[in-house]
Amino acid sequence: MTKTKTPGFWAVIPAAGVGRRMGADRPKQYLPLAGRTVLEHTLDIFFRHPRISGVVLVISADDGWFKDLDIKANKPLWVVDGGTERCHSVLNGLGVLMNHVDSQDWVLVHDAARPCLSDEDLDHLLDTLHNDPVGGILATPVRDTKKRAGPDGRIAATVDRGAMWRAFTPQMFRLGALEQALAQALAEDFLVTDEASAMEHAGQAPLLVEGSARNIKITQPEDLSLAAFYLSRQQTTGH
Ligand SMILES: Nc1ccn([C@@H]2O[C@H](COP(=O)(O)OP(=O)(O)OP(=O)(O)O)[C@@H](O)[C@H]2O)c(=O)n1
Ligand SMILES: C[C@](O)(CO)[C@H](O)COP(=O)(O)O
Repeated sequence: MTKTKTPGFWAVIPAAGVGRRMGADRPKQYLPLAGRTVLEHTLDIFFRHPRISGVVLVISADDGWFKDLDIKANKPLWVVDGGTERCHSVLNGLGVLMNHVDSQDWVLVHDAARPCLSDEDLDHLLDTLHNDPVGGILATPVRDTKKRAGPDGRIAATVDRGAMWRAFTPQMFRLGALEQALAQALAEDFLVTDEASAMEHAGQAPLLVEGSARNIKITQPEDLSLAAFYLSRQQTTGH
């Protein structure tokens, strides 16, 4: 009886952004956070997790910061050039994986700017999706009432929040299916802001996997102190 290969789980970390909204003296993934840089915290999540087979890091072609990091990769690490938008960077990362691993393996795309992802949420995502026919994303239900703004800056409408969720990362799909869906979306100039949008565009319905709201994306200066709090809490309580 032929032994079926257990699919691997590979991380793609888009880290080629400039951090315009942060307005710092360097790209936000290289800002100091809890004794390291944002990117080092994020990479460590996947380096230390035993179920992650390897990592593809996507950095800007003119990145001058990565070489100075203290990176100890204990599993395969590929470093590739990013692109104009996040979706282009992700596709570049998927392209490298397609040359090295089985297209039926799982890929987890996770923003470098999300260093507070917990091991508990990562395990929950892997456990929930490893046999799923489509894949899915970490997300959390919207808690606040949502308002649509009019051109005058006034409330144009209140949006029903009943079924609204906030998409996080990792976003986890079969490598071949995601690469094909993302390439097709970009070929149609459909510049998606997350991987699930490309899968939806291809007619799939990814699963929403509830995760902790601590999985913030560091975007503006105020996010750094919140991230530092979450990371310090994780070190003392383990979650
Ligand atoms: N061309 C790009 C743009 C973004 N990213 C990455 O995608 C993640 C989420 O993007 P975002 O938070 O928008 O980061 P930036 O694009 O750097 O932020 P800004 O929009 O404020 O410039 C980040 O880890 C960022 O480094 C990327 O790899 N390639
Ligand atoms: C992928 C993402 O983090 C899910 O919420 C988000 O879409 C990234 O958007 P950004 O504008 O590239 O930060």
